[in-house]
Amino acid sequence: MHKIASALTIAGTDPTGGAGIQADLKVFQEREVYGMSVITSVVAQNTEGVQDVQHLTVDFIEKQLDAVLTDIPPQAIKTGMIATVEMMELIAKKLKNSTIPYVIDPVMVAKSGHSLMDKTSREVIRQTLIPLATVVTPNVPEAEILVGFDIQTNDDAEKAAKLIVDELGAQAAIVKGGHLTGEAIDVLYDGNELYYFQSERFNTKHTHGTGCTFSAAITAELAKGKSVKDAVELGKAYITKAIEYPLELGKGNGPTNHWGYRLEGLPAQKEIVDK
Ligand SMILES: Nc1ncnc2c1ncn2[C@@H]1O[C@H](COP(=O)(O)OP(=O)(O)OP(=O)(O)O)[C@@H](O)[C@H]1O
Ligand SMILES: Cc1ncc(COP(=O)(O)O)c(N)n1
Repeated sequence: MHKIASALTIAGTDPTGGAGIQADLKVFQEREVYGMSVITSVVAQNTEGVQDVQHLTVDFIEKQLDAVLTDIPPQAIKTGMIATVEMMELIAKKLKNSTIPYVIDPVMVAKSGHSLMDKTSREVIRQTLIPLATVVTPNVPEAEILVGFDIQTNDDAEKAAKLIVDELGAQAAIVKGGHLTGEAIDVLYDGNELYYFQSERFNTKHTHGTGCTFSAAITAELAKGKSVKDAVELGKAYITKAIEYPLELGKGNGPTNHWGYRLEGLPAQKEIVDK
């Protein structure tokens, strides 16, 4: 029998497949974990922006969660778009006593500028979900909301990552540098050490769903038993190649390329090849 780790994404949808649940499942498949999904909100969106959103009821989200968790317990879980306080409270209740690695991508605003989380929820996520996280993956605007100060430099990103761990209670936090200038530098704090993950910044408009892709790749590696640092290293390699080799799809900000990394491999795979 073929044994495989499984991972669950709890998030909103993107019918054009670039962000949310659809992006996450593509990453899980590519990284060879069995992908499962619980939908929180159905989003009418494409590479040009968000047209409309319908939230599922908390009752129905709970039914989906129970269907998965009582049948195929995942080895790692990620949450993306969790729009309302009631949804956050439900997920907190379900994951409170869990030991399953849990990645939070605190999706607040889509790249197109459309809000994907209501204002009260931005406060509540700090108290309900962040303390349960194995790793939180905010971009700069999201990290600024979580920590309450401006982030312009790597020093600011370090301070923010530390605050999310030391004061908000996550086990680790990585503040992503996609919204800054210069090299694309992400700063990870795992409660002990700070690590920098750096890549060239590619001059491309095809960055729809980069955060979803990155956090799903980290989740897939955690499901396979990797440490947070190793999972982030592989996740960074995956997202870098997914941005470097764009697919040129859509009229707006196109999706990431989930086959990009196959052109050059990921660090761990290169090591295996070298041996
Ligand atoms: N132009 C770029 N070139 C290289 N790496 C990039 C670029 N833009 C973003 N990244 C990297 O992509 C990852 C995701 O970061 P980003 O800040 O874009 O997330 P995000 O804003 O949450 O994404 P999204 O909201 O689109 O899902 C990080 O590792 C970041 O460094
Ligand atoms: C369902 C869902 N989740 C997350 C994002 C963020 O991605 P982006 O900021 O690239 O639009 C999105 N657009 N839709």
